[in-house]
Amino acid sequence: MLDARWDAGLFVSVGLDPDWDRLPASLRAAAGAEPSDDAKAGAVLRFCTAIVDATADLACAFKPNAAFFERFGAPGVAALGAVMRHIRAAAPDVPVIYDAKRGDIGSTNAGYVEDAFDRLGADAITVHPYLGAESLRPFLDRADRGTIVLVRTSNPGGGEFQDLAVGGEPLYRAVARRVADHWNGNRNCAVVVGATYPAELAAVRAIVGDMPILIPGVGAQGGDVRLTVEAGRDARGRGMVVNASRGIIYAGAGADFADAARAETLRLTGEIQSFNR
Ligand SMILES: O=C(O)c1cc(=O)[nH]c(=O)n1[C@@H]1O[C@H](COP(=O)(O)O)[C@@H](O)[C@H]1O
Repeated sequence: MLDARWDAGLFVSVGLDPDWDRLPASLRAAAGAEPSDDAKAGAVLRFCTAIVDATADLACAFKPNAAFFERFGAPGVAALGAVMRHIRAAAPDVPVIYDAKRGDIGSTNAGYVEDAFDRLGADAITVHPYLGAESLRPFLDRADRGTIVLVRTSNPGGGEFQDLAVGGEPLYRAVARRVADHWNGNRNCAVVVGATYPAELAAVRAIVGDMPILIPGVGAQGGDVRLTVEAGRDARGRGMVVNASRGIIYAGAGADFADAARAETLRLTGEIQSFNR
């Protein structure tokens, strides 16, 4: 699925991180003066479906983040399922990355796999590498779905462990090497590197070859788009899934929020294309 998006020059992952406090006033008002979790989840669903409809032809991927739905309990989880089904119906060619950052012992991961791939129908999921490949088998063995491994995260404190020297190189590089050399037997792995660390992104690209890299951190976190593209593209100018969440979904605060999200997705896509020559 990603190859077709890259063929079309599309590199932007539209991050669905719907924060109740930042939803357009019109949607919040419709949920009532003291909205229940049910009403909030309903507004979040309307918000996300409008964003999906407005960006379906431009998105390289959609990336709903579990936290923004689970905070509303059962209604939020139901809204997440409805968002996933809506993406499938409205944008069947756009891969869905379920950003849940899972990772536990193997038997527990089997439950996460069932939830993410079979119940929610996600095409890929983000996972932690900390418990090792043996624990991640339930994900890695699903050759029909993607496993996206955190390698060098975008947050300011990400280096606390990820930069520690391990066998003569930083841990994040050792993780990237393990994923590329040992975990990718089914050719279904990708890695995450933050746009806020372009030098590390270049180092990871050199290790993983043409493996897809999910690159969050442009927009609200301040990652530089030119440096991201120069460091993140593969030898053929592909391989990048550049995520922006707040920068796209809150591009407009009014009733025209979906049009604003589309305009920002288009603008970011053009910016990436302009540096990818
Ligand atoms: O796995 C991720 O997607 C992720 C990894 C990382 O290192 N940094 C990071 O910001 N993310 C996610 O990417 C999104 C970034 O959102 P914005 O900063 O609003 O664009 C959030 O959903 C984060 O949870």
